[in-house]
Amino acid sequence: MQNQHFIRNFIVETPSKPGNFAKVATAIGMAEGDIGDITTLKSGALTTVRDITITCKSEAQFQSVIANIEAIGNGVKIHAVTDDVLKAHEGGKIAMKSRLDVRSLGDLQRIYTPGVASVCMEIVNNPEKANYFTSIGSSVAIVTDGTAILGLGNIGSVAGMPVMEGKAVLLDQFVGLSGIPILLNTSDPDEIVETVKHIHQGFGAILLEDIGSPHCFEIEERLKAELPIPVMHDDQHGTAVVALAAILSACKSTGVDVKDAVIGQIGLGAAGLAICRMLMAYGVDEVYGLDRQEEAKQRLVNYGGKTIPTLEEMMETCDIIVATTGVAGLIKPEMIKKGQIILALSNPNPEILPNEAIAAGAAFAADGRSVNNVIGFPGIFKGALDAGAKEITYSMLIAAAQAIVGHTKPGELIPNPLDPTVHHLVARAVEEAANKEMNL
Ligand SMILES: NC(=O)C1=CN([C@@H]2O[C@H](COP(=O)(O)OP(=O)(O)OC[C@H]3O[C@@H](n4cnc5c(N)ncnc54)[C@H](O)[C@@H]3O)[C@@H](O)[C@H]2O)C=CC1
Ligand SMILES: CC(=O)C(=O)O
Ligand SMILES: [Mg+2]
Repeated sequence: MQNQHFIRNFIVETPSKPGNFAKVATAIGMAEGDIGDITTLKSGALTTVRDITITCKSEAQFQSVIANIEAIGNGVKIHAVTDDVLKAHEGGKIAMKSRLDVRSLGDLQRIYTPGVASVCMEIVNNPEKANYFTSIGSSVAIVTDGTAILGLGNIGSVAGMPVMEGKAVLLDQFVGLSGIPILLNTSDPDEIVETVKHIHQGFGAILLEDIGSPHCFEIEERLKAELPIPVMHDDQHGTAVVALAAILSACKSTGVDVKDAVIGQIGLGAAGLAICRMLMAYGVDEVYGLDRQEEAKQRLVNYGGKTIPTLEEMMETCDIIVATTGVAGLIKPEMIKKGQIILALSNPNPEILPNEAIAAGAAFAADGRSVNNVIGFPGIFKGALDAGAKEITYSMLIAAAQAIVGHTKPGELIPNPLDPTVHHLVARAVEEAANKEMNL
């Protein structure tokens, strides 16, 4: 796999004299290591110890980084090299926690038996009170069958659990919802639909994640039709919202009306088909799709979209390129046209690195780390649940995209996902759009 990323943390001691850290940074750069976060662990009179996050393309490259740093000498030392990504996952990233303390027998009787029985009966007599007296209304099932985990392919739902836990962390931290991973050991649409139907009543909404195409389309459509709560396949619509937002921001910066732009989508799987559908729903006439599978292209045509036969032709024809193939390095620098906008959204590694695309002449370029559905799905689910919506509609999704654009700084494609305001704004926009629809 090209462009793979390995992340390690280097604990490095340097003499406390100006210029020493610059030597370390140069040594890392000479081995083509990419420096991320730097934390100063100790700043003494004689020496300084820093924790430096370094990304490399291979394990062998880390060995070159180590050799380069060690070659500096003169008191520069590596104390440890740690894998903080693995460390962060030890024991898992989430836990079901109680919101109440049990300190007395009175607490026990209120929280559990016998007190709880009266709450059960409240719900028996008024089923809608379940939303008030339980956590159901703020719980989202994160359902996967493990068939399209990021761009890693069909690695199974247990291997995909770190991704599902990650989504749960984001729901909790950005909008205060509880995400509960549900790992399916079937990818049969009938079985998935039946299973989700049987468990849905414990949740306020269903987030389908990393379910591969084409079965993801049927599963989502059937669940949307058959369940009374919001269902959204995030790889389809969360990604489409964020891609639309990034495209609108890029057009704003370049003074182009998106409806006049020629947009090419490479990869017409879950993410790609939904991006095309979203752009067409937004009113863009010239949306072209490309996929290595005929059936995937046919699906786009069935929705009224157009196709382009080759990658070369697409790169030649389109002003804006979006890629969601899962194939790292698919777009070569020589294919980029001057002034093009390139969104190479595959994770964990993009079709072309943004700096390569910019060096080749692109006006804007981004990868799947920045243009990521994390900007969309927390607020979309929060807004839908706050509105009591039964489904997530196109007008709610477009409202989410517009809220993202409204909060994007001039010259940027997407806001910082760590800015809590963006999730709040998306939630409010989605809630308002839902309310408007429900009151029609
Ligand atoms: N940045 C983001 O927020 C998101 C990124 N993604 C990324 O997008 C990628 C695809 O995800 P999904 O759509 O869920 O997978 P998918 O498996 O449903 O779709 C991939 C599509 O790409 C096509 N494809 C593969 N190689 C190709 C090639 N060389 N030329 C043309 N078409 C090709 C396949 O035939 C398939 O239709 C993954 O890497 C995933 O991480 C997905 C969702 C969100
Ligand atoms: C971000 C995401 O959902 C994916 O890469 O599959
Ligand atoms: Mg995904």
